Amino acid sequence: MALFYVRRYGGEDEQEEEAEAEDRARVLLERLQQQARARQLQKQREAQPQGREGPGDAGLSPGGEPGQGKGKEKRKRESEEQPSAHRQKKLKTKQQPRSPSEERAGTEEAADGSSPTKKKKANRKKSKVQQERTEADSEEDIKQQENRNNFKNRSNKRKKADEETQGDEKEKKESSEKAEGNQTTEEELPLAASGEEADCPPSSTMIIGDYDAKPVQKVQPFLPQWLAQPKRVQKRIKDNLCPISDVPGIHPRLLKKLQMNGIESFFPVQAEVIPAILQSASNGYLLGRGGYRPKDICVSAPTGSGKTLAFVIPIVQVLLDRVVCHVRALVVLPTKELAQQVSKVFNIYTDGTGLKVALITGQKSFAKEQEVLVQKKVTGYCSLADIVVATPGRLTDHINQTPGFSLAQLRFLIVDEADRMIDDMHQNCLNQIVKAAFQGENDSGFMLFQRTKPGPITAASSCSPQIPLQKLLFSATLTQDPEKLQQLDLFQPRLFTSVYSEKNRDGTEAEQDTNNKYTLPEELSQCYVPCDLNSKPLLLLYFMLKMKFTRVLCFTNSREASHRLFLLVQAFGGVTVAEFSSRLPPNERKRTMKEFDQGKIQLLISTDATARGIDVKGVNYVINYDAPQFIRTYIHRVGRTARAGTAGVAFSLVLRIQERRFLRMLRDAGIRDIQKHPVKGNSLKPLVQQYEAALCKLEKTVKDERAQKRA
Ligand SMILES: Nc1ncnc2c1ncn2[C@@H]1O[C@H](COP(=O)(O)OP(=O)(O)OP(=O)(O)O)[C@@H](O)[C@H]1O
Repeated sequence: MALFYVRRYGGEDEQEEEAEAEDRARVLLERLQQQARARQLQKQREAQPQGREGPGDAGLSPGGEPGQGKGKEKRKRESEEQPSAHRQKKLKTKQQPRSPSEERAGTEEAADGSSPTKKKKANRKKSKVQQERTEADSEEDIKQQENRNNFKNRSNKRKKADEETQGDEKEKKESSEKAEGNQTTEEELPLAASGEEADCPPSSTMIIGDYDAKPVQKVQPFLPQWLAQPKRVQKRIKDNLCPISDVPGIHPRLLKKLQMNGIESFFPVQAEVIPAILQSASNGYLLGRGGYRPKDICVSAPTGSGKTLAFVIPIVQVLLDRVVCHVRALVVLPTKELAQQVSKVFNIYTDGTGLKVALITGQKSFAKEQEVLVQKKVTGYCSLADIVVATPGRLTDHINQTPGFSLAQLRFLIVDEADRMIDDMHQNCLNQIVKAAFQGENDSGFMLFQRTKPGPITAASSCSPQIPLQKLLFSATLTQDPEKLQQLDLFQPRLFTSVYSEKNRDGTEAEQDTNNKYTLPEELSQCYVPCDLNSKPLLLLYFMLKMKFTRVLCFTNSREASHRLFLLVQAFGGVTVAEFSSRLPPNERKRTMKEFDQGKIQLLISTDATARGIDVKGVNYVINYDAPQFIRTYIHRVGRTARAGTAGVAFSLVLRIQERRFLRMLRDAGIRDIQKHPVKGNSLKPLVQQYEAALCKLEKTVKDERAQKRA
C-alpha cells in the first residue's frame, strides 16, 4: 500500500512534495536529537563506577554498545527507540527510489524549461539532497537500531543472569544455557526482539510443556491392606517342615491317618493355613468365632507345596462332628482330572468317619451323579454327600436340574486354582453357587438355621443363628488384582502367600515385594534352549535318547501339535511315548495318566490339560516343547516337576525370535534364575537320518488318519 501511495503521488503535486520534504526534515531532526541524547547517556554511563556491571558484559557485540543501563533508563531509552524505529520504517518505505518514468519526466521538465520556477528547482534540489542524506541516515539508523536491539537482547540475558545469581547454582546454569540457546535466534531477528522484554518470562517461572528430563515417579497400584500385608509363608519346604504333632488342634484321628499315609511333618503352607481354618470354625461349623462370620482365606503358594492337604485336613476335621448329612463343603476345580485327584485325597481322610464325598465331573451319567447326591424319602429329599468335589459346568447343571440338591447348608466353598476360576468362563458358575447357597427355603424342607445374605452386623441379624459361608481360595498364581478378587465378594479376607526372595550380591536373600511376582519351587532348576523350528523335534529326541531323560512331561500349545509330535516320536522309535489331550476319550486319558504315574511311559506329550494341579510323583523333567505364551502357564507347567520338596528340571525350547519376549516375561514375574543351555548342531547330526525316515512315516500316518476320518 505504501509503495502504491508513493508511486501515485510522488513528484506530481508540488504542494505535497513540499509537505513531504518538511516531513522528512522533521524526522531527520528528531533522529539527530535522539542520537545526541544517546551519546549523552553513553557518556553518563561511562562516568558511572564499573562495579554495577554484570558478568555477561564480555558477551557484548564488537559494536561496543553500552551495556548496563539501569532498568529505568533502559526502559526510557526503549520507549524512545520504539516509535523512532516505527517512523524510520515508514520513512524507508516512502523513500523508495522513484520509477524511471517519473525520473525521466522530471528531467524532461527541466530540459525544456517550460514551467518550474527557480524556487521550485532549488526546493527540489534541496529535497533531493535531503532525501539522499535521509536515505544514508536511515541506513545507518537501521544499523544502529539493529545494534540497539542486539544490545537489548543481551541486556535481557544479563538481567536474567543477575536474577539467577540470587537463585541456586543449578538453576543459574540451566537458565543461562537457555539464554544462550536463544541468543542466536534473537540476534537473527533483531527487529522482532524489541518487544520481547515484556513477553519474556522471568527465569524462575516454570514453562509448562517444557521437556526438561525429570524423574517421573512410577504410579504404584493401591492395594487393600490384606493384599499389601499378607501372612508370609516360607517357600523352602525341606528347611521349614513342621512335625504334625506340633500343629495345635489337629484331631487325633486325623493325626493317625496322616501318619498312616506317611506324613510326619506339615509343609510350611499347611502349618500356617490348617490352624487358621480350624480357628475360624472353632465354634463348630454353624457359627463363626464369637458368633461372627469367619474371614475368607486366600492362599498363594508354589506348585507342589501341599495346598490340597491344607484345606482337606481342616474341612474333614470341622465336619467330623456333623449329625445330619448336608452338603457342607463344596470344592470347585477347573478340570475333571483335578477334581478326581482332590476327591481321592478327601476319600483317604474321610475313610471310616461316616462323611461322604461325591465327585461331580460329568465322567458318569447325569442320573448316576444324581444318585450319589440326593435321595428321595417320604419326608422329602435328603443329601447323600457332605463334601462335593465338582467341575463348574456339571455342578451348575445339578444346581439347576437335580431336585433336592441344596447348597443352603454350605459352610465351605473351596475354589482351587482360583485364578483360573475367576476367569470369565467360570465366574458365572461361582455366582450361581453363591446364589444357591443363599436361596433359603427349598425342597429339602425344614431349615433349622437360616442364612441371610451377608451385610452389616446388626442386633437383629445376630439374634438368630447364622450358617456362615466361608470362601477358601487356593492357587500357585493367585491373582493379586483387587478388582478381580472383588468379584468374589470376599469377607474380610486373609492372604497367605509365599515369600518372594531375591539373592543379594553378598549371597544373602532379601524379601521382595510379592505384587505381580510368582514363586516357583525352591528345588526347581530352569533352563532354556535357543533353537529354530526345524531343530525342535531333534532336540526332544536328543534329550530322550542321547541325554537319557526319564519321566518326562512335554508340553505343546495345541492338541494337533501334541498329536503330531507323538506320532513322530513313535515313528522314530526307541522311546515309550504317549499323548494326553482333550482329543482322547476320558477313559483313555485316565489310563494314560495311570501308566505315566506308574512309570510305564517315559515321555508324555500333553497339552495344557495336565499343566495345572496334576500331581504325578517322580516327574523328573518338564519340557516346554512350545514356549508358553503366558507366565501363569509357564509357572503351572514347570510346577509338574520339583514337587513336595523333590528336585526337578524344566527345559524350554525357545525359538530365537521368541527369546527376548520369553525372558522378559519371566523377568517381569520376578524369575531370574533361568540358565541358557545351547545345544550344538553337531550333537543333533547323528539323529538326522533316522529323523527324516520318521518324517516320511509321519506323512503316511497323517494321510491314513485323514482318510479314516473321511470314511
Ligand atoms: N506334609 C506332607 N508331607 C509329605 N508329602 C506331602 C505333604 N503334603 C503334601 N504332600 C505331597 O506333595 C505333593 C504335592 O501336593 P499338592 O498336590 O497338594 O500340591 P499343590 O500345592 O496343590 O500343587 P499345585 O499348585 O501344583 O496344585 C503331593 O504328592 C502330596 O501328596
